[in-house]
Amino acid sequence: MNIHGNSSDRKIDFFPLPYLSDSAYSKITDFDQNTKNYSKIIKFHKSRHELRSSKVIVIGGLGCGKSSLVQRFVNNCFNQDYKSTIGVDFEVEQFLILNMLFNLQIWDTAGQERFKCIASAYYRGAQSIIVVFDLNDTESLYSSEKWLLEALKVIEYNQTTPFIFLVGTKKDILDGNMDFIKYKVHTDASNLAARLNAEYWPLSSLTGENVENFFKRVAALAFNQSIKNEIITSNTIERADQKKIGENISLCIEKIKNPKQEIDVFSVNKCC
Ligand SMILES: Nc1nc2c(ncn2[C@@H]2O[C@H](COP(=O)(O)OP(=O)(O)OP(=O)(O)O)[C@@H](O)[C@H]2O)c(=O)[nH]1
Repeated sequence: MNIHGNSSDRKIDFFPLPYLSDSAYSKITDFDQNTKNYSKIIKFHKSRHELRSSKVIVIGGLGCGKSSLVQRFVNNCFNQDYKSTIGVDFEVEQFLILNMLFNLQIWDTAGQERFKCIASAYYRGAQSIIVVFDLNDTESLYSSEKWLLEALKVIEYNQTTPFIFLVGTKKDILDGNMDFIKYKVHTDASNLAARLNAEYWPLSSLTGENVENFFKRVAALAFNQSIKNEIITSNTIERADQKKIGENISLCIEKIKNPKQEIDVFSVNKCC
């Protein structure tokens, strides 16, 4: 397994903004205050070395540009030749977010029907879903909904629902069209994104337009949510521990109150 990314290139100190301000998560434009506080405290804590990671799946129809998108981001390259993905490909990209290392596991799945079964086995546990379509192929936009619904059926998520991104590729080709065509495509896509509760991103893997910003936003949203979950879990454990200590103390007090029980100082200290 290769871990890509020079964490200084992938350093995120400020929250990357959405492409459109009316998208599903457009309200999230900064890290939670708790996340910021946590990142400051964690510097002095042993858990700063913990490897935090998040799973992202990239789904969508045949040849719509999934692998090209991942390769542009991970290796900063673009291949004009089409080589269909067989099953799934897997990449790990490392970020430094608020001075904490954070890995994005990117699962690039096959668009071919015959591999659907294999690919969907890897959907489980994804925190983010990237649904890819070709901006120049209306059919691929409308099949995005089907891809998403199938993935949501398979994913088993525990604490929070996954972040969903509707990504239109090959923007370089669309940009060569008349304005009214571009307007229609972007309007249709952003309407569908709104209906699917997704964030819309048009981009080009050929030119690289919007690719870096898009993945940084995916990483920042996943990181923010992961830290929020971590805080909730650690608070729950702490409360449970405090409850246990509290129960022991009241047990001791009960024993002391009960004159029939002989309790020496040592046993009181031990159970408390
Ligand atoms: N002009 C242009 N071509 C692109 C872009 N993205 C992908 N392509 C081309 O589209 C074709 C298919 O791209 P892939 O990335 O292999 O598509 P895919 O979705 O991974 O395909 P499957 O694995 O078969 O599902 C290739 O020939 C790419 O070079 C883009 O942004 N602009």
